Amino acid sequence: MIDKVYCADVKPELEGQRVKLAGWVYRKREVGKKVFIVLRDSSGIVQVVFSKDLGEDTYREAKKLGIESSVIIEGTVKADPRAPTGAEVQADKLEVIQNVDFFPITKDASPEFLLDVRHLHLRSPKVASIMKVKGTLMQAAREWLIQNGWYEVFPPILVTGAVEGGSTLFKLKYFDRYAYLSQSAQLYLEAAIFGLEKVWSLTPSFRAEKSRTRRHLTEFWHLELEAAWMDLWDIMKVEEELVSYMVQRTLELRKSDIETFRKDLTTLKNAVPPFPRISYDEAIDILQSKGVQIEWGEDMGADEERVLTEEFEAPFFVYGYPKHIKAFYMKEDPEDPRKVLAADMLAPEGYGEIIGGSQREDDYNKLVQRILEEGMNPEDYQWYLDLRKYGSVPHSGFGLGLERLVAWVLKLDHVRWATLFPRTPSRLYP
Ligand SMILES: NC(=O)C[C@H]([NH3+])C(=O)NS(=O)(=O)OC[C@H]1O[C@@H](n2cnc3c(N)ncnc32)[C@H](O)[C@@H]1O
Ligand SMILES: [Mg+2]
Repeated sequence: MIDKVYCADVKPELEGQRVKLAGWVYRKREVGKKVFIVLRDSSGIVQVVFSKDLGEDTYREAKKLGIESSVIIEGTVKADPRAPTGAEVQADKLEVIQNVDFFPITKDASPEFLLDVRHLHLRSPKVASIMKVKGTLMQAAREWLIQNGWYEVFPPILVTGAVEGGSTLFKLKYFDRYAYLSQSAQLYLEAAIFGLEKVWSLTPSFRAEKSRTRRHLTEFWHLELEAAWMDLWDIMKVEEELVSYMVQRTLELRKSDIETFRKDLTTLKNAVPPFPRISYDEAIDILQSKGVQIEWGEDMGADEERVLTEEFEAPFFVYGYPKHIKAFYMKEDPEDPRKVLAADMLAPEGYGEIIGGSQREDDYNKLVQRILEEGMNPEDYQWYLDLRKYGSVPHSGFGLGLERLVAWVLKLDHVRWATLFPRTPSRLYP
């Protein structure tokens, strides 16, 4: 590994010190007998100046550099308030690893083109910031989960049944039969709680969703928790504590990256327990009072949720959905058989659902009945039904879409920007 310093470490207080940098040419301009390079590495940028009087050959080499050329540079730090970061490096040594004559990404590149060359776009400082924030959100999640006694488990991705409806399954050949790509690890986490009680997993989940919205991917990263002995209200408290910790910790560690995308941090700072809670009934009343055409019993889509989020300045819960619009595994509300003990967490500012969760049906016969009601075959879920035969317990869980959380935290206009290589109905390459 090259013994180098990072661009972000070149600060005015290093004035006069000799440094070695390795990175890529991010910007370049020539002024008089000087070449100004903005060098980029994983930490950020720094200005590097090549002047004739510090070496004719080096100056001539620098003049030939193209955008995204990979270089190793040595020179002396000089504090300069005119430099983008308040200091620059006056270079006297340049090793060109690979000169780039033409880099295909230009300032006016369209979103679709940037996705076509996603493998090259990943290197941009803004995309790097998104990935750092995403990684820090998960670092925070892990911190909280470990501190609070949750066990990480590693569920299968090749499965034999639907969790969230058969219409969004990806089917694939599996030797002499068929398998599906997992829509959610939930059912396997439910099996794990009988030994570990509180479990979590981060897995890719797959949905053959044809809906081309700004919040749907066909492959997304899914943070899921499942806990024995917890009811819906317990798991909602877990959700708000976890999300609050993730957001506040990421604000603490990645504030400058977040501020690259949003100046107003109010809603993020508001993400502290208790999050507001409204019932589905109240949500319908609010939407109808705002002129939205929606009747009790109908599902809320992205548009309805967007309107609903206008009422809040923090993430909030909607609980108590009608049974017929929710999944087979959700426990019927003992106080109202039309409803299930389910709650979604919605992010403000129009982002809507980031978490889907519920208390699970823990009665064997009722679960069989729900499976039949949904037109599914109980034989396909025999192993899952066994969990209700051998020491069944009340239990609850939820799934958080990581890209959706990132999209809200950074106010992205589409979840596709929150993942390394987005997968949508029309995009499978690169
Ligand atoms: N363990 C559980 O209880 C999870 C449960 N089986 C489940 O999958 N619920 S969910 O379908 O609402 O999906 C959970 C979250 O997963 C995200 N999600 C769900 N579908 C998508 C798509 N297509 N793209 C991106 N993100 C998605 C979104 O934030 C949802 O709130
Ligand atoms: Mg959902």
